[in-house]
Amino acid sequence: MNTVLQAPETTKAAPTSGDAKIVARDVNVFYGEKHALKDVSIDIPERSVTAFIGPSGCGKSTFLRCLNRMNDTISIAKVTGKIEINGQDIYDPSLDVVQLRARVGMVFQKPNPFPKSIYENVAYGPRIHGLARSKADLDNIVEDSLQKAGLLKEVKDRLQDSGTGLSGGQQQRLCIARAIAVSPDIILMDEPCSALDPIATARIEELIDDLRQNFTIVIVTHSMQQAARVSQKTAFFHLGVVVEEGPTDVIFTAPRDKRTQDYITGRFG
Ligand SMILES: Nc1ncnc2c1ncn2[C@@H]1O[C@H](COP(=O)(O)OP(=O)(O)OP(=O)(O)O)[C@@H](O)[C@H]1O
Repeated sequence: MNTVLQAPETTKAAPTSGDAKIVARDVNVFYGEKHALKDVSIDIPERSVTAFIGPSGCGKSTFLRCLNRMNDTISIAKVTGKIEINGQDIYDPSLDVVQLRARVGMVFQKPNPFPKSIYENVAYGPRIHGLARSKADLDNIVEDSLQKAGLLKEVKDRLQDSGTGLSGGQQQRLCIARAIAVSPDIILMDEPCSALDPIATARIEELIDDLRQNFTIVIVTHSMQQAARVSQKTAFFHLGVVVEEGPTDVIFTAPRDKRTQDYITGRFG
């Protein structure tokens, strides 16, 4: 083993960071007896794309789900440590989880539009959160969200058609529009392109690059090329720890840890 390249077990982030939107400290997740995440500490910068990479089962999705408390829905999951968004502890018992999930939207691996019209898919969230004062207001939110998700041109003449009738890539952009419609600060994306062809993937990647002007984006991806193309910061997970994190160009060109080096050069994973 090359000891020169061997870094400590976890690379700790500094205690606070000025431009961090999300600050996580010593986050541990247990699924029953299984210790899936170990002392994860990371700062996630605002209005930028952060990518989580690493081999299958290393805890990327588990950590992503900590950021909007989706692990609360898994009865055997226990989360410890601290996660702050805009300086607010999101595990504070008084926090409204429904509001949190509106502020921290999520896009999943497989596009999952509701079996309703394109319009209703986007209008649903703003309606239940009381974000529109009138039908015209709601129409504007729907149109604006579809525009930001790069889908408006393709669907503006068929807003009443079913969302499930769109192509896979269009469905994923519809899911992004649905997330945007409730005005989140943060969008979490769990392998958003894994079910898409290369052309649809390229469109989503362009969209992610546009969206970072207005949103903080965290993306889990199996594709190192995708992480390199879309993100400004990358964290490499391995066996439940964050081995290394930093600017994406540094992680891909000059990783400090041998495990990161081995992973990005395709020696494992
Ligand atoms: N609901 C669950 N119940 C029990 N164990 C789980 C659950 N979800 C994840 N795990 C376990 O936690 C560990 C981390 O899983 P996680 O899905 O976070 O990894 P990942 O890095 O996102 O993997 P992949 O890249 O394959 O999606 C794995 O060992 C997994 O089996």
